Amino acid sequence: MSSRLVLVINCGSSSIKFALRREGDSQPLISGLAEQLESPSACLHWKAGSLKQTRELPGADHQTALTALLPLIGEHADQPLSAVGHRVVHGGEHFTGASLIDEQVLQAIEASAPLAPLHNPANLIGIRAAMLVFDQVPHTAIFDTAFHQSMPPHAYRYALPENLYREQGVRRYGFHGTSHRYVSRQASLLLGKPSGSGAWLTAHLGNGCSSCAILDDHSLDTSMGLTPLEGLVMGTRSGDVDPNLYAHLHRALGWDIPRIENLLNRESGLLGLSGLSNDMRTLEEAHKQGHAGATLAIEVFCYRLARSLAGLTAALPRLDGLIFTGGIGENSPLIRAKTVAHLQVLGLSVDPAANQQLPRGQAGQIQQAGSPAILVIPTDEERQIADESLALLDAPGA
Ligand SMILES: Nc1ncnc2c1ncn2[C@@H]1O[C@H](COP(=O)(O)OP(=O)(O)O)[C@@H](O)[C@H]1O
Ligand SMILES: CC(=O)OP(=O)(O)O
Ligand SMILES: [Mg+2]
Repeated sequence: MSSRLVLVINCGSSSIKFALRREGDSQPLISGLAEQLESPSACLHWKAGSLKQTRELPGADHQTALTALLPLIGEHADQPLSAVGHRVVHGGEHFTGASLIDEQVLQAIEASAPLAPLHNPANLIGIRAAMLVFDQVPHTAIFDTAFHQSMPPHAYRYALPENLYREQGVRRYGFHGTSHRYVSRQASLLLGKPSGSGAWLTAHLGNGCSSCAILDDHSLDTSMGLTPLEGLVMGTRSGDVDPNLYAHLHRALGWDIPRIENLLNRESGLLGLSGLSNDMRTLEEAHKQGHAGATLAIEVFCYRLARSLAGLTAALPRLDGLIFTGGIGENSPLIRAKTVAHLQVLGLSVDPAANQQLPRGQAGQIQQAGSPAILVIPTDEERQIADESLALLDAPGA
């Protein structure tokens, strides 16, 4: 069988990532990012081999950006596509693995949209636009939630009346599953274990952030919940707050639900704490210059992450390694060092030189002798989505 081509589309809340991958290749034929959508500075970047290009798309929304980027795929595909794989953030309890997209699957994704309002509607735009252009190709949905469907009830149930779970699906789902699965598999290979085996804590630290406890390729618990707001401090999301905050802000300030939702999802996290930016690079620079808000945001981010990781050890029989990934986890020695400094009780300790000197974009180990492994592993959600899409096509009955 000749190597197949898969297009992967990851439509986020304000960005679209894409990659055209040939089965078995380590690098995509073309990959890119349309970012800052719906703003005057919206633009499209792409990379094919060593050639990098950018096109400004002022004011472009998801649909306009897709119209601009999909023809690039045709230019770089030297054979027909075998599949188009889509990242879908919320799949509820319907999906425990990859699914071929049909009308029923589209309806199920739509039904989960209220639980991921920043993500699922954008995912649907990407799917519909790509289905129009590539109408003869199977389209697959790879859900962030699917990997976490292995969590036991004591991890996924909230302490709420049963009927809210049975009738409304109120439970913890977890997200970023594609990334948590990918980096834990890579970690087992890096440490010479059979693929997928091992007991891991993973920290996916991008714009959205989540942590996860994984045993032998199964998620046992994770920091995100019903929606991608629960858990860690993120770029603009608060993570955990006292649930009574809603009532308090309503009574004290007269705020309604949309106002409070906006506060917690778009005005909080690193941005809210620092009063400066949601971007960790900006905060690290400001911290070096003595900006008190930036310093506080970094300290809260690392402490809350460490607290979450320590809590997740309750799900594991032992610890084979802690894995950092995502834009912050892969690139920030400061955040890794500050987080691990709170985890001495687990015997974890970072080697300062290894941590500083690890080349950006490379996987490696940064622990001191005697500490459990601490790994930095670049995530590749697009690669995992391409692999899972092809595996689905190869599955009996597909
Ligand atoms: N060199 C760096 N040092 C610190 N943070 C970084 C660095 N490079 C990227 N980041 C941070 O990574 C975050 C974005 O992560 P990324 O994984 O690209 O996001 P997304 O969730 O959109 O995929 C931003 O906060 C950004 O500042
Ligand atoms: C689920 C989630 O938070 O995704 P992202 O990090 O892409 O915002
Ligand atoms: Mg990323």
